[in-house]
Amino acid sequence: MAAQGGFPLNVSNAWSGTKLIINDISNVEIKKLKDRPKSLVWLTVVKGPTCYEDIKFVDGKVQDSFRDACFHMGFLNDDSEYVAAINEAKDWGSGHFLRKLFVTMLLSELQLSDTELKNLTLIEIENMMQSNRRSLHEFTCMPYPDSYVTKHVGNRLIYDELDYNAEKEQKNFEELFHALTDEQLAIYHAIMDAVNKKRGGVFFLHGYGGTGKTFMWRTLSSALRSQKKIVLTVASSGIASLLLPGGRTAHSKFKIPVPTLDNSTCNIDKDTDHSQLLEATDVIIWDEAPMSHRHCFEALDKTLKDVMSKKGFQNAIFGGKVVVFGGDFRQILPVVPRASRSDIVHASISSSYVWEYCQVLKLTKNMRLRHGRDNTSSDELAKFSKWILQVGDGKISEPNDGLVDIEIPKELLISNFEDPIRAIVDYTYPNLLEKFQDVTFLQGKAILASTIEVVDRINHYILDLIPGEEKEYLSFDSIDRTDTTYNESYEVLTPEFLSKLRASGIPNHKIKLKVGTPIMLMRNLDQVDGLCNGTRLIVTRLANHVIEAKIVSRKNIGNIFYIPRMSMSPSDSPWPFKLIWRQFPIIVSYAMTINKSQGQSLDSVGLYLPTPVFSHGQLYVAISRVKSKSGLKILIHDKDNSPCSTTTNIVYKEVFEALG
Ligand SMILES: Nc1ncnc2c1ncn2[C@@H]1O[C@H](COP(=O)(O)OP(=O)(O)OP(=O)(O)O)[C@@H](O)[C@H]1O
Repeated sequence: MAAQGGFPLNVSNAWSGTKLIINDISNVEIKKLKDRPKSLVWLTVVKGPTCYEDIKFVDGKVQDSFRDACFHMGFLNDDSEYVAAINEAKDWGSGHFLRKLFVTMLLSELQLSDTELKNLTLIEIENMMQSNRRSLHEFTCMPYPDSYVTKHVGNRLIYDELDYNAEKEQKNFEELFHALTDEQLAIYHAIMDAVNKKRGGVFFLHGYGGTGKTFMWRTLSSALRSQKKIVLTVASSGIASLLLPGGRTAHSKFKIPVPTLDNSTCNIDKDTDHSQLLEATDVIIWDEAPMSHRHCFEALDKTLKDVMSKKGFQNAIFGGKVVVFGGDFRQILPVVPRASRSDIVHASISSSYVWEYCQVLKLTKNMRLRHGRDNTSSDELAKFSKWILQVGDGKISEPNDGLVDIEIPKELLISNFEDPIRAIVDYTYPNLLEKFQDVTFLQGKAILASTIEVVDRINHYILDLIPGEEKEYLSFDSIDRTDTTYNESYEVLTPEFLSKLRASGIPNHKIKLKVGTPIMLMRNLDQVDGLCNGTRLIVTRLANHVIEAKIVSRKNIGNIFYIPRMSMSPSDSPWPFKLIWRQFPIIVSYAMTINKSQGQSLDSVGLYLPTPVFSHGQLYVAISRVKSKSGLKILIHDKDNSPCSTTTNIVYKEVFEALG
């Protein structure tokens, strides 16, 4: 606080998963304004080189500097918008990113000492961070609120996991339990027996999409939560975690380091809030496990053994906990850059030592088709679903060991076209020029392709086609040479060169957008609010330093969010130096790569394959995004744009051997 000389909060690396948008904040100061008795708290935020906010609260109202900041950042164009924004700012419930920075406690009527004020402010910041599993403890330069843990919430992480209404959970459980099929019931009992015996157990629940895995997770978690037991529900991807009750990504929940190596452990020290949570946990549910590298499961195993060693479980697999994995081995396996077939298979959970302890449970009945309200006849749906599974199992054009050409059913093909891109766009987005801003029209559609180059071509084509002012955002690039020795050749690393580099997992140097463009987030910004890697949104407004967009997938549909720029670098750099991008963490998603579509549920997919798939499970994932046959069309052509009816399918059958 200014009265005490101030305390700069250096939180420049605290981005991921926090409610405070603090990635680029180089300095946060909380000051008491001495001369104005009723104006107690200012939060001054300095963000990066190009934008800043100076947000002032006086008597609980946002004052003029906020107005100036809004204009400066391009949020607002005129005074009427300002008035509307102020009215909106009174609604603290929604997710305006500026509002999340308003660490104010409307203290105007309270008589507090500087120390009390400082402590209350710190508690407020800590609360925000804890709701996203972060803490001020992570920043050594930061003060910590006095008596925060004991006086306020105990171990917040444990508290949150027990903060379920047991009666409500019991009611949920009863409804779900009575609906279980025989197959599901047997699985439920197998897992609950292990929980009740308290001797641990590792399970793998294998089932293709629609067989009821999520239904099982819901039944198990409500059973356990109604008994006040702790169940941690995680998924390998952000988008899948949104379907789990209380779900998070495994990386954030278990603090798994990136990249995860052979000898990695979770970033959880003994006798911390996190380790106490793991100790108190009864069951861990981990969905989409085949997508994660085996090193992630091994890191969790080592950490749980360490945490549970004081109870004598240092040699028990996963420290003697009940762990239930789930997923489908037909889908895309862990992505290992520049890897061979054996590298990829070797990275899978089934190649890990933890697999030896896994009891495989199988769901085989498609519950989605039984319960679907689709108009397509059930016979046709069953036939379509069987074909998808045969592609996934590699049972078409056998023997299919690895790579094989398969014939696509005629009725799924688009074969009458002159310009293939135009044809796939016309099929997937019919009457686009009339409906290009219609959110319901856009939200369930996507064109899928195997490579980033093809995806970029389609996205540019559509952006050029639709009317409206286009805004171009360029990234700031820089090179981090701290880990490399100087080399003369680095002098050729000009900005022009850097801006042409492409890497998966980071956005393009140049992003072009129009209002109405569908985009996909590439980072987990706020899992509580449903802003995950994979969340789809539609651009509603383009300002100079921020993009306003509306969520259209999964959780919090319709909510508006502001997406800021952030610093990113590829976790596995293909170059001998580390590149850092400062760019919006998004990609345009009229078209997207098949890998990005994993976990998405879509109504209409145009699969465009001028270049075939190149890895296990990609064709299966692409054709299984839709729930009905009428939602899928495939366009394949050769180098001369002549239509083809065959394409490559890749299935590494050795991964299925683990299932017995
Ligand atoms: N026993 C059941 N009784 C009634 N409905 C069920 C049952 N099991 C599953 N369902 C319903 O079937 C549909 C598919 O189930 P669910 O989403 O759990 O499958 P999934 O295996 O998780 O699929 P995906 O991997 O595609 O997410 C859902 O609508 C679910 O509510």
